[in-house]
Amino acid sequence: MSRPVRVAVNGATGRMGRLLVELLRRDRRFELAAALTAPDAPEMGAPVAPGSTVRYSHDWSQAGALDVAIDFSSPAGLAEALAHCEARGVALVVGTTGLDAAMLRRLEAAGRAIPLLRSANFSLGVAVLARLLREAAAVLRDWDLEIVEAHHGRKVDAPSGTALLLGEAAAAARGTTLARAGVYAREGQTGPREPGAIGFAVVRGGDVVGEHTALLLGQGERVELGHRATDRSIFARGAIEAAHWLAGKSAGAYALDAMLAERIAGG
Ligand SMILES: NC(=O)C1=CN([C@@H]2O[C@H](COP(=O)(O)OP(=O)(O)OC[C@H]3O[C@@H](n4cnc5c(N)ncnc54)[C@H](OP(=O)(O)O)[C@@H]3O)[C@@H](O)[C@H]2O)C=CC1
Ligand SMILES: O=C(O)C1=N[C@H](C(=O)O)C[C@H](O)C1
Repeated sequence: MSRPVRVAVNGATGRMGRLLVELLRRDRRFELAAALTAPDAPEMGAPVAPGSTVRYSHDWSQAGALDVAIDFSSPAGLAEALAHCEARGVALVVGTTGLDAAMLRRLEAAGRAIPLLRSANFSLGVAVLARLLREAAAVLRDWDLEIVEAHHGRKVDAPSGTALLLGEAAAAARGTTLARAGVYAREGQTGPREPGAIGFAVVRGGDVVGEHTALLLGQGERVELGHRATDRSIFARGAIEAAHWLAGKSAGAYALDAMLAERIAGG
């Protein structure tokens, strides 16, 4: 695209949204066209930065012509972003997690009508971790697998989208699914561990940005594969690269891995 990519941020007053707005305003490849918030956001109507003509709004109809939208909001916020993008043929990058099966099906369908890229984690490190875990889970097929994640105390969904992404990757490598193998809670007289189970454990507190460890537990040995995010701008930068890559593509459900593979190949 020879002109700047016109982009909207949904969830613009949130932790991720604020970072995205700040980074996009400084990025000459983009023109920040709209900053969408929750309907009752106190910032409503205020400029996104002193002197900016872009104001926080909940009105998608005022967003103007867009090339791409980036959503880091809530499941309800995503539903609104998706409706707008489908109606106007706008590409959509989805970072929001905690999505139910119905929304995942909606996104799958939307990926046939608009360019859509969803990832529960836009960091390069987690993309590599998922690849390593796929290999380890397949080779160490009979070892017990547990995924432990930790996040700040304000996170509202659990397990994290990343933990589920890692679990799905490992399950697929073992020829199963999380629907069959996932164990999300243990309490009381649980009985022994189910062979083949993929267990999840969740820590919440403080200002933890995001930590994920996959434990492959064998007899007499173990493998630990982990990732620790210390700055959430890594997610924002990854989502911005994805938005730039996605804008102008034909309709389809794209994976972050495909973008990374293309970049590695020099595309
Ligand atoms: N894929 C990735 O790499 C990453 C994903 N995430 C995910 O992104 C999402 C946002 O995270 P984070 O920024 O930390 O959360 P925040 O709660 O800080 O931000 C979410 C923002 O969305 C707003 N919002 C809620 N409903 C709507 C709506 N209907 N329309 C527009 N905006 C709305 C919220 O407003 P209000 O507070 O008023 O409800 C809030 O300002 C989470 O699901 C998180 O798990 C986070 C980091 C990385
Ligand atoms: O809510 C967060 O903060 C994060 N959410 C994502 C998730 O659910 O995996 C990604 C990252 O870990 C931060």
